Amino acid sequence: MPEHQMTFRQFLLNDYRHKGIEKDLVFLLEDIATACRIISNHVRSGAFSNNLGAAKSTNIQGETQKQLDLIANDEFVRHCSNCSRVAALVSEEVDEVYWLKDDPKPGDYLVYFDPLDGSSNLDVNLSVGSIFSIVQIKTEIEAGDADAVLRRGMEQICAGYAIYGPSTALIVTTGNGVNGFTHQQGTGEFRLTFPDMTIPETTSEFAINASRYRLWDDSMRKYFDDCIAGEAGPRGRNFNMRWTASMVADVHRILTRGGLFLYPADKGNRSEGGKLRLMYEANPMAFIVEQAGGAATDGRDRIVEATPTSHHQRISVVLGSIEEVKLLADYHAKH
Ligand SMILES: O=P(O)(O)OC[C@H]1O[C@](O)(COP(=O)(O)O)[C@@H](O)[C@@H]1O
Ligand SMILES: [Mg+2]
Ligand SMILES: [Mg+2]
Repeated sequence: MPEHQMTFRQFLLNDYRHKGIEKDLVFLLEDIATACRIISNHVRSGAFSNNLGAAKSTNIQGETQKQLDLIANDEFVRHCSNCSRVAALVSEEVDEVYWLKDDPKPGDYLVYFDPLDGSSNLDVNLSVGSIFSIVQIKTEIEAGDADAVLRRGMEQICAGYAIYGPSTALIVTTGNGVNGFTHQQGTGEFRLTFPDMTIPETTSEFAINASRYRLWDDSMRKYFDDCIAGEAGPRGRNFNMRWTASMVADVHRILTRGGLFLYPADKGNRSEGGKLRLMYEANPMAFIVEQAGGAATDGRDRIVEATPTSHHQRISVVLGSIEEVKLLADYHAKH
């Protein structure tokens, strides 16, 4: 990897000088990068360090937690706590909001994160990731007031994910487009390898857990049927399907070559609002996808416009190449 490829720190300092991001955000993002580097090592040495397998606890979602879910959660808490302007943390793996400051101030940060995404892939050595989102407090809030962290996605000032796949990469937006950095073995640096990532407007590839077909709405089934009908069907072209069971891995593929990712609310999960969580999965991915020229909706409306009612709430997710997201909304409207 050419040494001239900018490091994450150099890139952020450039954003600080020329795009007005705050110096404390630069430091916080560096701390998050450190947490992801450490989590990457834990994931890669899973089998040797006995980190694989389930922990003896469940989270508020009722999911049995993996040991690495907890280890990753602790790394995020430890590194985000370094920043004196982080007022509170919201984690998939912890029921309550973590208040780090007794007197949060306007200008302080709220950090939302899914410490380990795609946990079901851990024991089978497939790609997993971490997702994070940062919001800046604008008004006076009370420490301990859980409603104070219920911010809409459009208030995010930064979002990103790390993917722990064949290589480890960190993809970030601070509202100035999307850039990707690959972890360089040896130096431990994240170096700019995917500048200005952009999602193609059209695609012939989608990702959905098709085993839930029987549970989908008619419009969702119609969309799926028309795609897999291929050239002879109403879409007039063949479609390819992928499903990695890790939102991070599916979204990273879409940022790299286009596509559509879907996890619709269905008869099996509608009572909970869907499968994926708004604050630390859907919102950060929606911000990243929109910044890369794609679209992200709940099937109809922009995810970042959703008004949250709880910090672990779930939402229907449709994101990726803009033409396909629009078309799916038409299917919903028509069928
Ligand atoms: O098990 P399914 O239905 O394929 O769902 C997979 C989806 O669930 C998730 O694993 C949920 O995330 P967590 O692993 O963080 O709980 C997503 O990453 C993925 O898109
Ligand atoms: Mg997740
Ligand atoms: Mg998770």
